[in-house]
Amino acid sequence: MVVLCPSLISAHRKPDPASTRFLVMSPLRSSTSGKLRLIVVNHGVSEELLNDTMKVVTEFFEMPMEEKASLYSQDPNEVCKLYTSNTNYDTENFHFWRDALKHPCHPLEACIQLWPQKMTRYSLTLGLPKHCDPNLITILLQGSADGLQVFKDGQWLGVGLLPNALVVNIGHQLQIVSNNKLKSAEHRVTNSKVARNTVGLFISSRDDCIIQPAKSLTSEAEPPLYKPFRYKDFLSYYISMMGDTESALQPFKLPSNQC
Ligand SMILES: O=C(O)CCC(=O)C(=O)O
Ligand SMILES: [Fe+2]
Repeated sequence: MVVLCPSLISAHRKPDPASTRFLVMSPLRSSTSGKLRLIVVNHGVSEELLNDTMKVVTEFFEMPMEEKASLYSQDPNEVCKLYTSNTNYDTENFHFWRDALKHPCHPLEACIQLWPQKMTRYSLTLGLPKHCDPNLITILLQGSADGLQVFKDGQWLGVGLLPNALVVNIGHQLQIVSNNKLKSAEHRVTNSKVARNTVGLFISSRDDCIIQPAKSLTSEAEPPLYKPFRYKDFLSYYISMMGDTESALQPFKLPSNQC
């Protein structure tokens, strides 16, 4: 267990020793590979807000199919959409048992206009193949059904459910910016017998941002391992690679990093 400096997680609040935040890291941390999966408890987000968030999401997926149909799209460029399986439905070899609602959050005033307004009833999620997230950091609020697993030391480990905890995933973008000091976490969701809901906050740069290893993290001894590239170019390639973690990064690596 590692204490997370309050100023890192909540820059706008005064540090309060009584509410020191903890990152529960073991047993999901590998000191050799640099891969981390963080589970944040005592994060300062109220239990009421977490419960309300999960309730709204559950209500959305419980709506009748006809109500949700207007939001359905498999267009990779659609920003606010309901989709099934992965983002490559037409070309993927297998379909996964999963419905996903994706919507942007920033800037809030503009994005909120795109969000679905109507909530009532209908079910299911489940089943996501192994992948790393392409973005910077993903914060997951898991519902009451287990299933999320992380690949560590050659085996899949269940992340488990901790009440009111948030799971924090490192994505490819952070691996690149940290020049491989942090590694994106390979994860998947196994099938389960019950409907399963997760709320994911995918934090990433804007599409037109140039992504490259941070200058402060490179030196002559530790040269950059990735070329500078536009995030949207990486994202299109990532989508076309259908979750193949290593291949997705390959064209963006510099020659010294080809292994
Ligand atoms: O359902 C989950 O817990 C994880 C979802 C996930 O990994 C993703 O959407 O990228
Ligand atoms: Fe993911």
